[in-house]
Amino acid sequence: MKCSKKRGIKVMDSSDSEYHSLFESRRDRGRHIRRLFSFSVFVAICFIWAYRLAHIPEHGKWAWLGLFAAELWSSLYWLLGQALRWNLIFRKPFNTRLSQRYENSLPGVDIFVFTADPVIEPPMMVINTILSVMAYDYPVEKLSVYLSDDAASDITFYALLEASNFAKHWVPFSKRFKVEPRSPHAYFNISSSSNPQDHDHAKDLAAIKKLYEDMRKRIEDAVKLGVPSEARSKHNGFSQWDSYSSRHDHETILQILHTRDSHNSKDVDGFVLPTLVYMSREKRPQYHHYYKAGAMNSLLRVSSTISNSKIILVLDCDMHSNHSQSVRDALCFFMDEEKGHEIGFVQFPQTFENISKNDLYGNSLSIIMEVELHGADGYGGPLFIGTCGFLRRDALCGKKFSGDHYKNDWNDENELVKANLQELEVESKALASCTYEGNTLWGKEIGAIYGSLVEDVITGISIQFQGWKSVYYNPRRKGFLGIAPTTLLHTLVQQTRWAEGEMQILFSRYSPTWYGHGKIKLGLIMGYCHYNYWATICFPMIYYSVIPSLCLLKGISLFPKMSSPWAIPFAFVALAESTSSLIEGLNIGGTIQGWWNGLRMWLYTGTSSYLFACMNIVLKFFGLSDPSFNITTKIIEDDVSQRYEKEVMEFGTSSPFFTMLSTIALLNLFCLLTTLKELILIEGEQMIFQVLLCGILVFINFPIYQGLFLRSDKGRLPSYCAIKSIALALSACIFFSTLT
Ligand SMILES: O=c1ccn([C@@H]2O[C@H](COP(=O)(O)OP(=O)(O)O[C@H]3O[C@H](CO)[C@@H](O)[C@H](O)[C@H]3O)[C@@H](O)[C@H]2O)c(=O)[nH]1
Ligand SMILES: [Mn+2]
Repeated sequence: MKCSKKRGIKVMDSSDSEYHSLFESRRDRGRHIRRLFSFSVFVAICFIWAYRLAHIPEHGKWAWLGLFAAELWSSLYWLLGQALRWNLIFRKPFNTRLSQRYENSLPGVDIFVFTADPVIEPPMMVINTILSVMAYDYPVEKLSVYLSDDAASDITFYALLEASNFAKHWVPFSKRFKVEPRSPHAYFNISSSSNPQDHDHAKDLAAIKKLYEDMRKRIEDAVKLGVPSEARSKHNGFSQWDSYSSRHDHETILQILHTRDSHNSKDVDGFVLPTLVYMSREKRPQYHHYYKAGAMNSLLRVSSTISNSKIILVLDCDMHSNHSQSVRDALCFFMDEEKGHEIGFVQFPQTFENISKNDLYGNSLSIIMEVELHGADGYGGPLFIGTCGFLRRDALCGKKFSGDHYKNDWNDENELVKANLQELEVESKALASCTYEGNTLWGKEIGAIYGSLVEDVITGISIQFQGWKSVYYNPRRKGFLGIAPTTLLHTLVQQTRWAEGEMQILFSRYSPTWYGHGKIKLGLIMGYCHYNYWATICFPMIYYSVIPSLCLLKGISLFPKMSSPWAIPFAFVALAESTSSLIEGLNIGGTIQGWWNGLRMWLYTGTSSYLFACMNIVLKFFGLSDPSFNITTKIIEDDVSQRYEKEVMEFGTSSPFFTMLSTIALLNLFCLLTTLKELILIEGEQMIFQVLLCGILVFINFPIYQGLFLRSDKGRLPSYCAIKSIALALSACIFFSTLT
C-alpha cells in the first residue's frame, strides 16, 4: 500500500492496491493564510503590551494598569483560541464501501435518548426523535432504542406506547419511499409543501398522515387530561406507577416494548422492529442523581443486559435524525481497517431547526460547529458534546486503548438472549437502582463522568485520557436537527450552565491544564483550556465595557492619540479581529446582521452569564450553593414566538442578568451623552478611541434602550428593572466623577 500526498490531501493510491480506506481526511486549504493572519495579530498584540508598559501615566495610573491586565488576560485567552484554528481537518466517509465489505456483519447499535420533563420537553417531540432513529437505514434487528425518562412521566410512557404502534406503519413507509428526514413531524412539514408525484406514495402518505394525526390527538389529550383508563388497563406497564410518589421518589420503571423475538414487534409488512425500551431509573431524595450523566450510566448498564451493542448513539430528546445514513457514516470511521480501532467516539455537529434568520441569540453555535471542532479534530480530539455522538461502549466504560494490539471485533457480540422477558426486566431494573453505584468507579472512571455540569465534555476528556482518539464528522446534509433556546433569558441561563461546567472541569481530575500532558496533544490541551477558562473572560470584558467609558467623565485618556504610531496596533487588532470574524461568519452561511447579533451576544454572555458562572463556582467553593442543571425549555408561547420571528429581543421579566446588562448599557449611554456635550472641552484627538469604544457599546446596546424606554409589548424590560439599572448606572457615574 502506498500513500501519496496530493495538495495536502492524504489519499491511498488505488492503482496498486485493492485497499480503500473507509474514510478520507482533508486538511484546511486556507491554513497558511489563517496562520499568517494569527501571527500578524499576535505581533500587534505584543506592540499593545509594549505600549502599556512604556506609557504608564501619573493621572489614572490604576485604570491604566487594570486595562493592561484586562488586555493581557484576553490576549492569552485569544492565544488559546488560536489552537482551535491552527489545524482544521475535514472528514468524509465512504458508506458504499462499508456496505460492500460489511453489509452482513454490521455491528449492533444502541441509541440512547434522554428526556427529563414532560412539560418543557413535550412527549410529541420526544417520540418524533424516537421514530426518526427507529427508521434509520440500518438492519432493524441490530438497532435498539432506549428512552431514559428522568421525570418518570406516565404521559411520556403512554406516548412511547403509542409511538411503538405507529412505528409499525412508519418504519416500513419511510423505508419504502426512502423519505428524509425520518421524523414524522419534520417530514410532514416538508411534504406538505411538495406533494409526491408517485400515486402510491401520495396515497400512503395521506393514510399515514391520518394515523399520525390521530395519535397526536390522543397524546395531546392525555397531556391535558391524563392517561386514558382503557390504555392503563390494556397495558400492564402502567402498574409500575402504583408505588410512585413523585419524580424524585420512585423505584425503577422499566419496560421492554419491542424485542426481536416477540410477535408484537413486527411491522405491518411482517418485519421485526428495532428493540424499544423505556427506562426511568430509581430516584430517592437522599441520593444525588447526577442529572444526565447519571441517566446515561444507568442506561449503559441496563442496555448491557438487553442488547449490549458495541456502538452507542447518544441523543437529546429534542434532536431528531435528519439523515437516515448517519449510522452507516459513523461506522465508516469505527470500522476502518487501518485507523478505526483507535477511535473512541465520532461526534456530529449539533444543528438547530429553529434559528431565526439572523441568529438573534447566537444560538446556532456556528463558529464552534463549523470551525473550532474541526480544529480540535486536527489535534486528534473533537470534544464530546453530549448529543449527536456515536461512542464505542468499551471506551465509555473506561477501558484503556491498548495501542495497536487492540483489534476491532464486531462479530463477537455478547448475545444475551434471555428466555424470559420478565426475568430480563427484573435483572435490568436492579442495575438502575440508586444504590448500585455506591463504592464503585461509576462516574469516576467508568461511564459518564460526574462533577461537571458539562458531563459530556468531561466524559469526552476521560475517554481521550484513556488513549482513544475522536473524530468530527460534519456532513453537508446535517445528521441531526434540534431545538435551541428562543429567548434571551434561556440563552443566558444555558450559557451560565455551560461556562460553570467548563470551569468545574478545571478543578477536576480530568483537567487538561493539570493532567493533560502526555495524554493528549498540546494543541488539544490549549483548545480545552479555551473552553475551561471561558467564564473568566467576564473580567476583562466588564472592565473594558465600564472603565474606559467612566474615564471619559474625568478626562482620563487610556489609549494613544489617533496620530501616534502606537494607534496602529490597536486599530489593527480591532479591525482584523472584527473583519476576520465577519468573514468567518459569512463563509459558513451567516449574514452581516447575524455577525452583529453574534457580537452582541458575545458581549451579553461575557458580561452576565460568565460572571454569574464564576460567582457560582466561588459560592460552591464555600459550600453556599450547589450547581444544578436547569433544563432548557423546548416550547415557546405564541406571542414570544412572534417576536422571535421578527427578531425582537425578548426580556419580559426582571432578572439579575438583565439588571447587569441594562446597567452597563445605561452607564455607557450616560458617559457618551456627557462627553458629547463637552466634546469641545476635551482634546478631541486624545480621546477618540475611547469615545469610539463607548459609542460602539451604545450602538450595540440599542435593543436594551428599546426594551427599557421604547416598547410597550410584553417582551419589554419591566419598569422595576429600568429604575434599578438607572439608579445603579447613575450612582456609578456620580461616584466615579467625584472620586479624586
Ligand atoms: O437531570 C437531567 C437533566 C437533563 N437531562 C437531559 O439532558 C439533555 C440536555 O438537556 P438540555 O436542557 O436540552 O440542555 P442543553 O444545554 O440544551 O444541552 C447541551 O448541553 C448539555 C450539557 O453540556 C449536554 O448534555 C447536551 O447534550 C447539550 O445539547 C435533555 O435531553 C434532557 O432531557 C436528563 O436526562 N436528566
Ligand atoms: Mn438541548
